[in-house]
Amino acid sequence: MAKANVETRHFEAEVQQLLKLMIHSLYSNREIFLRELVSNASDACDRLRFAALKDDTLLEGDGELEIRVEADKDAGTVTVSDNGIGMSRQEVIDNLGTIARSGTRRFLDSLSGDQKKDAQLIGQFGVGFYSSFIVADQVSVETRRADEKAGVRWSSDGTGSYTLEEIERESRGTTVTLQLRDDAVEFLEPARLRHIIRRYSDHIGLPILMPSEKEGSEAWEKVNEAAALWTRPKESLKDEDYQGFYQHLSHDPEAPLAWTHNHVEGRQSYSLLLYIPSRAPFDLWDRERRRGVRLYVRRVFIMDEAEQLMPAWLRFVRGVVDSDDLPLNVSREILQDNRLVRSIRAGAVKKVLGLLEDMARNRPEDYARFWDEFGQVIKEGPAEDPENAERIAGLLRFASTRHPDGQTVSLKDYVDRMQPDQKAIYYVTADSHATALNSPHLEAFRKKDIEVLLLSDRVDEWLVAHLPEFEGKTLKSVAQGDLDADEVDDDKDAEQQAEAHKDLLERLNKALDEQVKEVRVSRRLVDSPACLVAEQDGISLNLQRLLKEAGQSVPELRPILEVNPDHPLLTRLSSMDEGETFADWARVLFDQAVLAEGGQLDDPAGFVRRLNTMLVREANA
Ligand SMILES: Nc1ncnc2c1ncn2[C@@H]1O[C@H](COP(=O)(O)OP(=O)(O)OP(=O)(O)O)[C@@H](O)[C@H]1O
Repeated sequence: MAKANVETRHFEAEVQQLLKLMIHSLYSNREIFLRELVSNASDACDRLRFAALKDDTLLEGDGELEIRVEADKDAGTVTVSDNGIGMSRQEVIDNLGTIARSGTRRFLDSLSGDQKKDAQLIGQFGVGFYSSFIVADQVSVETRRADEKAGVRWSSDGTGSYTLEEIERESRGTTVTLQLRDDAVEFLEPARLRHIIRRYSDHIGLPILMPSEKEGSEAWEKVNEAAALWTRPKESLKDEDYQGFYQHLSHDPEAPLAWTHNHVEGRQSYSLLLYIPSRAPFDLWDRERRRGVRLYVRRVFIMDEAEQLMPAWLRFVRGVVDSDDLPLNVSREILQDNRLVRSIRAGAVKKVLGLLEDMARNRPEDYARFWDEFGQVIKEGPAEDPENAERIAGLLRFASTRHPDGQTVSLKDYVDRMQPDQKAIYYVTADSHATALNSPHLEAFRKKDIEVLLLSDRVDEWLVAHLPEFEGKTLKSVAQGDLDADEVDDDKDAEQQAEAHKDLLERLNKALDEQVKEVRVSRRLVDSPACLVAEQDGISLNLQRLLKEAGQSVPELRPILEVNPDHPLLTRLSSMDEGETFADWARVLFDQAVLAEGGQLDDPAGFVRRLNTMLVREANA
């Protein structure tokens, strides 16, 4: 090769940062470099196999995809090669000179600057190709893309720049050669390499070959199991196998919380291996982001992020679906509306439901962790998946007046604790936990020792709108419509009170005509002077606020103001003549009720002015 061909380029700044960090941090877990290289080789083979479905000339007559690992003691090198898709010159520049991969970016973002801690982090993340420099002081990559003639050699000592040159390369695919550092010669031992491959890469579905150990033999031997992990019988797999595969799949540094592995036979056959991660991704809220599940057809990788295989309310589930029945040339468009896909998805959802139910029953601590991470997404379920609403409802957890700290109460717990004559499951919605917990609407319920669920997640309004009942018990807001006999303060007879305070109510109705639909005597209040109530069939005040915030137009629904005539403020009001002072007090009463709901005042300055006038008058009295 003419040296004139050699081009020197600089790494992106972050790559330099990363490389420096890796080279200077020694740590116990550096053997992961091999896992990373084998994982890349396996991905490259998967991609070739997929591309060859459309154009089998890409295989160039060599369809036996495999990975070879070899140590050369004399040269001090370890080589990992594959006959996968390979890389073009531009791809080499893009992939091996920048930080393309989101996992590595996240890793960099999480660096603390403390070398010891950061070194541990690298071990957990595994930072892909660049981890070669943990054990090597010179790395070369020779590669030829399956549909190109010329090959490329990339070469670097990991200190800021790399060189590129065109090469002739007969075989398609990629060869990575590591010139080991003096302190990493242990990786020249074939036994050590075999051990690492079995430990981290046994689940890879391709053969990983190493030169035979037999004296004088030229043959290559398969080192790993080489059957895609999900195709293997459950009995033959250990937790470590599942965890290793999860890492390969997700690059999540944490072990998964749970998994379910099934081979389904019947009208159609497929395998499922689905994982619940331990931690929510940062973009969990994005309903479009379903990176979840990989689709294979008869062991051939078809696509990542097959969003049709999981509903949005399970978008955090990761894993593999391998169908025996879908066509190999299946596209995203076909997946959109395919009977087989619908039935696989239904089956997958049932398996995940079963997994979560089992975790809730038998591993309550893990379930609590799961709920903290993913509960809000599960709450989208009943609306989205009416067919499974009852089972999803069983998985829900809420805070309640009895257990206000954290979301731990299931609907089943609630129902089991209901008062003998209690008919409904009561809840209050608010935009914060404190607002819910201190809502005046709870007063009568507290007095009668009726538990109320405290709902303050944004999704809760959406949830209760689609969950009318659980085990035959209606879910009912404490802040909407009239209350039933079992819910009210028995000491109060509303009709009698309404009659007794007719005059006051009339005057309040007149004073607050613009603000409220009606002023009436409350049976909910014990200590507070007033509260707002929405109509039974209308939308709740909290939801009205949420919709407004989201920029949606909401019909102007005026609330009902309920007052507690026994409260001293009301007593005082009833003895007051109509006039400016009465109007101010009435308005303050209303504004307070809005505030207690967590609402926004239309005219906050007016509220302050009126309140101050009242206070000054009191002070001077
Ligand atoms: N053996 C290979 N054959 C073909 N392309 C490769 C090979 N090794 C690496 N690459 C390319 O280089 C890119 C960067 O590799 P790196 O290991 O740094 O991250 P990654 O494998 O992309 O991470 P992830 O596994 O999260 O996708 C890969 O995405 C791939 O496009």
